[in-house]
Amino acid sequence: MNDHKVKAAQMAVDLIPNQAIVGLGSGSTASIFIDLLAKKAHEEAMDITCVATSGQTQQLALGFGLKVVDIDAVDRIDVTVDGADEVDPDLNGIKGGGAALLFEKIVAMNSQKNIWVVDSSKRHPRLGSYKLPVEVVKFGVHHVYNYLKEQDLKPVYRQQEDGNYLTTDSGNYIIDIDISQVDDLPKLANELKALTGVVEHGLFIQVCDVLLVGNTGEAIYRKG
Ligand SMILES: O=C[C@H](O)[C@H](O)[C@H](O)COP(=O)(O)O
Repeated sequence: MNDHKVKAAQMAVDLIPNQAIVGLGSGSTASIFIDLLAKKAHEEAMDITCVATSGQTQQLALGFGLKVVDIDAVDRIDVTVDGADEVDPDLNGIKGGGAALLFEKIVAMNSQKNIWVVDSSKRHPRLGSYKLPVEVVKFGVHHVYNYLKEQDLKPVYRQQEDGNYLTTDSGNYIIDIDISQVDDLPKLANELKALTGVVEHGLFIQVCDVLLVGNTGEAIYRKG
C-alpha cells in the first residue's frame, strides 16, 4: 500500500462521525479509506451506513462488512470521501480515471460535504495534465467523438486490456479528451453537458470541500 494514500485515507476516517451516512468513492485511495473505515466502525461499534459510487466499491465495502444501501434508500448523504486524478488550487478537479465519474458525481452532488484524498502528485496549478473523461451513450458515440475531434480536443476511446472499448457501470463508453489548451473550463463543462449523447464528464467544479493531502498532512478547505 502507498503510505501517502494510507495517510490521506486515515485523515478522512478521523473525520467520520458515528451514525454518518457516508458516500464511498472509487479508486485505489478510496479503497484504502473503505478498508480503514470498516476497521474503525468495527472496533468502535459505530453505526455507519454507506452509499457506493461503483459496483467495485460496493463489493469491496460489503466484503469489509460495511452496511451499503442503494442511494435512493437514503434521504441524505452526510459526507463522501473520494480520490481524484488532478486537483487545482481552487480544489476543482478531474475525476474518472477509473471510469466511475457518473455515479461519483451523482453521489457527490447529493452530499453535504465532499472530502478528497490525494497525494501531492495530484495537485497542479491548472487542470489539464490529466485527460478529461467524458461518458457517452453507445448509440451514436462516433458522432460525439467526431464533434470532439473537430473541437481539437484530441478524443481517444478508453479501451480495456483486450482492446474492446471500456463499458462503464451504466453501460456507456468513455472518451478521454485533452483540455490542456482550454482556458475556460466552466464553459467547457457546460458545453459538454449540453452535448446530446454525453451523459457526464469528469470535471468536478466547486465540488470538493476539503482536500486531504497524505504526504504533507495538509487539510485544505475550499474558499467560498
Ligand atoms: O473513476 C475513478 C475515480 O474518479 C477515482 O477516484 C480517481 O481516478 C482517483 O483514483 P486513485 O485514488 O486510484 O488515484
